[in-house]
Parts: sequence; structure tokens; C-alpha cells
Amino acid sequence: NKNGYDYEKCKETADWLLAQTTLRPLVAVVCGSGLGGLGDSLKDAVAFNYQDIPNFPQSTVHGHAGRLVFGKLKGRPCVCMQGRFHLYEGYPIQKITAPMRIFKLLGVKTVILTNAAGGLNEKYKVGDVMIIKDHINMPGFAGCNPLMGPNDERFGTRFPCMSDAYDRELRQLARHVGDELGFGDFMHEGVYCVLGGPSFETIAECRMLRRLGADAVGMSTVHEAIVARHCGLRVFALSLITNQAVMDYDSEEKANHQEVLQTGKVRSEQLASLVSTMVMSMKHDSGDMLDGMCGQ
Ligand SMILES: O=P(O)(O)O[C@@H]1C[C@H](O)[C@@H](CO)O1
Ligand code: HPA
Repeated sequence: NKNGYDYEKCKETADWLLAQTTLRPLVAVVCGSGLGGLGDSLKDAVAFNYQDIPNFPQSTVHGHAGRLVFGKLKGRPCVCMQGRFHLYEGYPIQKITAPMRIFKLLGVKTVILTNAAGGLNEKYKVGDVMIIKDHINMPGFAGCNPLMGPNDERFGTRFPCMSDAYDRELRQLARHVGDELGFGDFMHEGVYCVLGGPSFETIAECRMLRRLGADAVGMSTVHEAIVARHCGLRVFALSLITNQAVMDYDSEEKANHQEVLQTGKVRSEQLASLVSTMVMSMKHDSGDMLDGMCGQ
């Protein structure tokens, strides 16, 4: 692989991590902008700064701490990325997504991807949570897909299916857990569209994306979901709607990263409850979950 994130390199990182901790997580969580608090709820935590992990990229964005945390969520071993990588940071797309392959080699079965996103659906409000049911991969339309380049069959097939990218059972579990936790009024299910960033969208772009069927727009998650599915990981993803996309030329609203981080703080505890309750309710040994749903 021309970007150097081949099987051996991912294995070297995974083996290094496995030698540092006895925890064997089945679930990995990726924290979106301002959502790093999810990682702070891990018990008996052992944390590694990204700069200390062999071959790991570095976080450069405010609101992405740059720590990999191993610990337990409601008694279940998990690993959590406090800080993810984005295309606009200048990394090759294979590097952004290498952690998914490292997770696979650690023995992880399910990844939970979270992000901050702009709401395009007129029904969505700031602070709402959107379970991702599908995506639109805009950079992919332009030939920027993390699976470009030689395919290593040890990870997965050349042409992976994406119509089932966001696991139906996990979405059902999230709706169930969300209802039990009282998220009813602010939880949706919708389509996430990824752009390259870092500039926020213009009004014309937001209008176009809405017409194309997107409910929320962001700069991450999709690349990770593609690589995770390619190597057989189960994917659940959610967006926190941190701002409303500006659709109107009379609007005085301006998208900004401060608002994104601020909204993250407001929902931080509730999102941590949603994720930890989901993790508690997942069953992995038979490859299936939805066993002993929320609160049982
Ligand atoms: O990592 P995520 O997708 O949560 O980060 C979003 C997209 C940009 O990195 C940033 C914009 O505020 O937040
Ligand atoms: N656009 C793109 N990415 C984002 C946004 C947005 O409005 N909000 C948070 N991440």
C-alpha cells in the first residue's frame, strides 16, 4: 500500500497495544468533535496518547484530545478513540481509517462511530441526535474512497456491499434504548452526507444536499464506516446535530466550530448513557445482539 497502512503495519500497532493491556475489547467507540466525554466514562481506564502508539496518526483538531482509552463500560471491555482524523487535516484517507483495521486486529467486533453534524432536515433542532441509517459519500464520487489501491483479502473483499453498512439490529437497539432513556423528542434516524471540509458548506451546497436526500452533513465517519464494514466489523453510527445548516440567504446564522463544541457539552452525559446502555445490551459470542435489552 503506497500510504504504508498495510496489514503488517496495522498488526504491529495492534500487537503493541495487546501487549500493554489485558483488556480485550469487543466494542470500539470513536468520539466526534466535542464528544470526547464518552471516553471519560470508561472505568478502570488505561489511556495511551496517540504519539506514544506506534504508527498511529496524531490529532490536530480542537475538541479531539488524541488519546486511545481502554476500559469498561457497564462492565464490558471497550476501547475508545478520544479524537479522530479527518481528510482536511491533510492525512491520506488510508491513514484516517487505519484505526478500524487496528480494532479488527485487536479482536473488536462492533464499532460505534459518533460525530458532530449540521442539520439539513428542517425538522431537526440543535441538540437532536440522529441515528445514521445510510450515508452519501461525496468524496467517493470524486474518486476518494479509503479502499482505493491494492486490496488485501486478509481484511476483506475488493467490492464490499454498503447497502447494509449501518447495522439494522443496532439501530433498533438504539431506538429502544433511546426511548427508555427519554430521548423520544429529540432522536431521529436519517442520512449523513460527508464532505471533505474544512470550510463549512455554502447556502447553495446545503440546499443541494437536502434535495439529494441528506438529513445531516459532516466531515467524517463515512470513511471509517466503509473500512470497518470491509473488514467485517459491525457498525453503529450517530450524529449529534450541533448546528442547523444555513439554508436561507436572509439568515444571520454562521456555522462555527465553537458552537459545535458547545452543543457537544450539552448532550455529553446523555450520549454517554445511550452508548453505555447499548454496549451493555450487545451480545457478541453468537455474533448477535439484542439480548437482554435496555434496563434488564
Ligand atoms: O469528528 P467530527 O465529524 O465530529 O467533527 C466535525 C466535523 C469537523 O471536524 C468539525 C466541525 O466543527 O466537527
Ligand atoms: N457542516 C459540516 N460539518 C459539521 C457541521 C456542519 O454544519 N457541524 C458539525 N460538523
